[in-house]
Amino acid sequence: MKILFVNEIREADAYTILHEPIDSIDLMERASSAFVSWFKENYLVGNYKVKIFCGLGDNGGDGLAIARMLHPLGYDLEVFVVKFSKKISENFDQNLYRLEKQIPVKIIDNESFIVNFEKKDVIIDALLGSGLSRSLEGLLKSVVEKLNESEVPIISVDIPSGLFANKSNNLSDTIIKATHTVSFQIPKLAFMLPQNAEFVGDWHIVDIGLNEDFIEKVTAKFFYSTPLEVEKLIKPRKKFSHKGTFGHALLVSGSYGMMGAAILSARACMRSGVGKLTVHSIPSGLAIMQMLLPEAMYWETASGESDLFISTQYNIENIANKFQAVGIGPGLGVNIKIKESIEQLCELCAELSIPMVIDADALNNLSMDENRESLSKIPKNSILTPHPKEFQNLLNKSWKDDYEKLELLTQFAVNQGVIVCLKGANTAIALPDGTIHFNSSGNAGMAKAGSGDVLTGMILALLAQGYSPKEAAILGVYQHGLAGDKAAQNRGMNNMIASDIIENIRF
Ligand SMILES: NC(=O)C1=CN([C@@H]2O[C@H](COP(=O)(O)OP(=O)(O)OC[C@H]3O[C@@H](n4cnc5c(N)ncnc54)[C@H](O)[C@@H]3O)[C@@H](O)[C@H]2O)[C@H](O)CC1
Ligand SMILES: [K+]
Repeated sequence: MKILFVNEIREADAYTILHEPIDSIDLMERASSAFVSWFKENYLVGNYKVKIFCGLGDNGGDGLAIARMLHPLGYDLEVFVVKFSKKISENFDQNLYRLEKQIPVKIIDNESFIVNFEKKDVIIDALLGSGLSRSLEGLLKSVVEKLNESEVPIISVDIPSGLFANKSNNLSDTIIKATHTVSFQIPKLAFMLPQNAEFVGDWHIVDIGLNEDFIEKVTAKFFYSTPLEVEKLIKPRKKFSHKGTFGHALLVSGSYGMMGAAILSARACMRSGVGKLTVHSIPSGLAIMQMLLPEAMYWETASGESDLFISTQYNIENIANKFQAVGIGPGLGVNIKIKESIEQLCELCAELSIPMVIDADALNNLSMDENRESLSKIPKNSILTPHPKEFQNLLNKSWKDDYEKLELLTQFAVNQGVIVCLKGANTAIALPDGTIHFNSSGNAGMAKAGSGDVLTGMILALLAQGYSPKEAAILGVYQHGLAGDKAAQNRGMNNMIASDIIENIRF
């Protein structure tokens, strides 16, 4: 699903009005009715007193139309119009006329207004939508502050009032803190970013029938991967297949005291459809792996180098025609000799065109040099799975806000010619073509040690089965999140551990 910028949404709006054709006021009617469908399912009539706060533009117009539609359903309603300017939109004007035939509207035109909130209240925020042009001040700011202090649920229409849809707010800005945001057809970039979580709340998309041909033609930079889109990527297992059909994966992982990372990664790999898996790790890890995961084969590093992961055993003979994909990183440790092993494997994979997924300590090792020259060893189209700290390490710099983070992410993926899955809520998957795909699954219960190791194993399995790196990244991240969601359902977010994610992998 495409994430469009405000000007593109406006164009989609205008195109729909012209080509469907439909009057602008009727498109607003459709949008408001879509909001009402969501609202009446989630805030049952009789249980709530609804207070609707409307601005003077089309977002305010939506609020008035919503009030008119909720009234005959039996909702206890109070409608407030905040007169923050002299300018009103035509659709607002018309909807005010329509509503006032049914119920009276209260005007808020100065900062000394008082609204008393009760426990049963729910607020609908229709002050400002995508038309926001500057930070809130004066009357609007004071209304939003009072709504935020009310301690009752706030449902924002299209976007929380005061939040920019596709650029950063100032830290000091006053913005509605919504419980839910019900947005029209197209998700906004702001919803994807951690810095906006406290304003957006849970967000939902409702369809308002904007012209699909128009949306199809827009070249988007940002995408939101919906479950339906991602599930289409899954390749069915053919009847006449054998383990060779599904590839042989090589996982380079683990060190003394960190064999758990290798086991989690390896088990997740075997649970994600791969034909065969070989784990390459330290001699003292052999018994652990063979006992805990008898399905995997073990290739031990040469002994004698204490228990550090050091391998100088990579050559064409033992890699070419043997492995269809290589995963490297979880639990390796950081050390100059480990770095050399990683570089050697990267160079070999580049030469043999074996797809790679590179994670955790492999990334930390490759970030070791002051000038980051090791990064040039990473084969093109590799999948990198850093968490934010590891990504800062790769860049050797930080970012001032989430928008700058996305810019740096795009630049890195394009310049290095790699796929970067920047992990977090709505993991951002940056492709070498300059696009970013946000993931739609997962939960905060996954923010625990071992979750990342599981993801590496899953992506490795998909690469070995012949999924393209783009497919493996998008599908792997999604299925990882989905398994995490099922684990949270079964065990609870606080209580689930990375092994529970593995137990819930199913696709
Ligand atoms: N295609 C769609 O998705 C549809 C969207 N609808 C709704 O329309 C709004 C956008 O409406 P618009 O009139 O363009 O803007 P706003 O209502 O957000 O703002 C009105 C007006 O206010 C002024 N303004 C902006 N920022 C400030 C500020 N900080 N202080 C004071 N005044 C400000 C500015 O002049 C704005 O133009 C969209 O979100 C949807 O809710 C349609 O209903 C259906 C189609
Ligand atoms: K709003």
